[in-house]
Amino acid sequence: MSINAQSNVEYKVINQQVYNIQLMDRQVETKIQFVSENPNDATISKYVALEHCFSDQECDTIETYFSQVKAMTGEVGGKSVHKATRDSTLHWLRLNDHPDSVWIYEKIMHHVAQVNAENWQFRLDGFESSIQLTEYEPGGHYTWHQDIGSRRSGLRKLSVSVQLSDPETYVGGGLELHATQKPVMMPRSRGTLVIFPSYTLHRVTAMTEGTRRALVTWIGGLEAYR
Ligand SMILES: O=C(O)CCC(=O)C(=O)O
Ligand SMILES: [Fe+2]
Repeated sequence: MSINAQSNVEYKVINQQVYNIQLMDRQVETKIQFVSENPNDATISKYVALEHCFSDQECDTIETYFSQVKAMTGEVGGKSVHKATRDSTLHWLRLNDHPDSVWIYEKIMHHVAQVNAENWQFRLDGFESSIQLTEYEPGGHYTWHQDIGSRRSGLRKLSVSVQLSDPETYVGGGLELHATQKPVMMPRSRGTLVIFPSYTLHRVTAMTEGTRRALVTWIGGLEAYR
């Protein structure tokens, strides 16, 4: 399946002027141009949440991997654990080790390709890493952050989170996105797939009771962000 979408958003240059600008060591000629408003702007979302995207049975199946895959304590920026920033346990669901999990990768890519084509038209090449299964216990959280960092995480363009736990079984542990003026809590219902650009500030609020399980992954591109 091709996941590259051709942008259907067209902007026009409506005002262009040439300026001479003096820099420290030289004079440069630069063009400053303004682009038109585009009616399609209204359709660009900050995030997309698809409730009931994964069925209860599919969530049950994904949850069985938590006991099959070795757990690590959540890392940040691929490095040492900083519990004040992130306190969760993670399991990398690698396709090589679990080829029967390919349907999860396919299902995620199917929805990401569709949602990307409808909203952002980012140039995507594939998964930036394996799927990550994350578990938060009381006290667990992940403070405000962006998913783009240096090295390979700089290739991330879209972040994906799937709510695996029944919302009745835990308290706290909400995924919040700060994409507009105010943080917005994502739907908590089991099987919800949330997709957002990886530059979006987000967090997981502190857990106070129970266990929250989520599936997290990133779709990226080999080229710069566009
Ligand atoms: O648990 C989640 O839903 C999101 C976790 C997260 O933000 C991350 O792993 O980068
Ligand atoms: Fe994140």
